[in-house]
Amino acid sequence: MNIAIGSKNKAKINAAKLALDSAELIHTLFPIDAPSSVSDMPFSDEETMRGAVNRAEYCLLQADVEMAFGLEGGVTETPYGLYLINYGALAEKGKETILSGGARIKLPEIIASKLRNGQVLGNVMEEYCKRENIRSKEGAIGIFTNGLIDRTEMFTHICKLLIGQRQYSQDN
Ligand SMILES: O=P(O)(O)OP(=O)(O)OP(=O)(O)OC[C@H]1O[C@@H](n2cnc3c(O)ncnc32)[C@H](O)[C@@H]1O
Ligand SMILES: [Mg+2]
Repeated sequence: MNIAIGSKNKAKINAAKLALDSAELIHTLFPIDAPSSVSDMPFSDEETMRGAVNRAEYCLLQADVEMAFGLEGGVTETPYGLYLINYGALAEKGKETILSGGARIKLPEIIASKLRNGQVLGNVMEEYCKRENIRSKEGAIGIFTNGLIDRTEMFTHICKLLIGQRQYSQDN
């Protein structure tokens, strides 16, 4: 099965691969630079969800694939602080797009205040860790969970939620 993933980010590509392998879905995965058509730093559940759906549906229109994943990170304000949030969408020809959320953690105030001032998390994390490309590696979630859950594992979980729901709806 030809499947697209709407990103060239290694953490996202690896996540889709791992989830498809664990579901024993034989596939060729095509990474596509799909626009999220939302802001660089989505600031609500709704905007982050829209980013995930837009990426997945863009891939279906642009590439000769049967289905496509869109994965999107963002943040949202809560009464308990600014939370890192993540969503994934699975679009398939002739079917309703499936959308699921993943793990969420509170960001430290030193990070949150920079985001409220308009910086994007990718840059803030590079500055904070004094290392490049955190977002393609362990991600903010990996840093702040001491490496126990990295960005790939977090997005793998979301991709499994999507594939599992697709299988359920096929069988029922
Ligand atoms: O190439 P793409 O697919 O766009 O991957 P990305 O790393 O930019 O990821 P998103 O666009 O989904 O994330 C939206 C913003 O949040 C940042 N971000 C989200 N999760 C992050 C994480 O775990 N670590 C570092 N930055 C993160 C990211 O840099 C963007 O500015
Ligand atoms: Mg991005």
